[in-house]
Amino acid sequence: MLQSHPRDLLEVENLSAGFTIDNQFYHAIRDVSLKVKKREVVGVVGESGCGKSVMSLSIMKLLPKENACIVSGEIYLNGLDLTKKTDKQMDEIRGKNISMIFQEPMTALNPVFSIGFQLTEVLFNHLTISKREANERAVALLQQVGISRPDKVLKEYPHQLSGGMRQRVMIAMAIANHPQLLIADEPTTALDVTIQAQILELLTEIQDQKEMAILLITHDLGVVAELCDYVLVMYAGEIIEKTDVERLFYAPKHPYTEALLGSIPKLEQTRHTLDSIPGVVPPLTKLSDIGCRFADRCPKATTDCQCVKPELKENEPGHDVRCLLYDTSYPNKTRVNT
Ligand SMILES: Nc1ncnc2c1ncn2[C@@H]1O[C@H](COP(=O)(O)OP(=O)(O)OP(=O)(O)O)[C@@H](O)[C@H]1O
Repeated sequence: MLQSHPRDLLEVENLSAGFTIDNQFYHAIRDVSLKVKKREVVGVVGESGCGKSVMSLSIMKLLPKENACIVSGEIYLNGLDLTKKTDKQMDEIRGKNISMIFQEPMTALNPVFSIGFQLTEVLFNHLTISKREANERAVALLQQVGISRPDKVLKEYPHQLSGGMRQRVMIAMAIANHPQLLIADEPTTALDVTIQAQILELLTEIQDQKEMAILLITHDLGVVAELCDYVLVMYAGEIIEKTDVERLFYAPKHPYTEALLGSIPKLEQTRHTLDSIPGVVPPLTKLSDIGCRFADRCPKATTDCQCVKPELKENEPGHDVRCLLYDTSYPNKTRVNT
């Protein structure tokens, strides 16, 4: 009899998803595979438009129904394939087993309800508890996320709070039912630098206390270096490199990763953005399956890179890269971009 192998907390296998635009379907992510182990922090980096949010919304099964869908692949959370779950089953799973926080909490919080109402709703969704107990838990949750006057904040509305406070509330809502996995999509991008540092510290503390895993989507390589155990680099809807954080920073392989690392500002600058690589990620209506998607911007591109699609291959144990430069099937390399 075939034995199924024990799965990691999250296993995504060959996930492809995209959008219908003007009656034509376009892939926004293609063949994305990743694993997140219990208590691990996995970072996903890449420039704007490379598919990070589409990937996380696909995992949560929150892609907009009117024009988006998952076309293929599997998403196993604790061995259960989420792609086979109904909307009702997903409502049970979201918040309880897997939660998400977003870049701009104002879009996730409902402006017409008080913080107390929204936080206790999250508890009622998964627990049978009295109103009084829910209130007590809400107070404790706000304290856990560093809100010093929880009783006052529970009575307030989202617009009355600062950006940092709103993100703390979102984190409280996300951890209310003790999920094993938190997807944090650019959780600090909308905040100023000092508040960013506080929120990241809070996330680290909570991750440690709750023994929770985090899939952290970010533009910020400084955040990756500080928080992550393992990193996936995405470009134009595909994973182009994946490895542990030390190897990514000290021995990157893909020219795109090298360029990202090269774009980190030095000492005097505090923000690390990824905007100094010439050119942009192509829009999904222009993504080609001929050749490497980074070839046009790649300083090391060869003639093969223009016409042969590279596969994501293990280059050394624990280090996968999607680049013909590391593919021994293509030994004759003539540079085209010099
Ligand atoms: N609702 C939508 N309809 C059509 N195309 C979309 C939609 N949402 C995203 N896209 C496209 O899908 C591609 C991937 O977008 P995605 O938001 O996942 O990128 P990202 O890496 O998260 O970028 P950012 O860092 O700016 O959030 C982009 O080309 C984007 O324009």
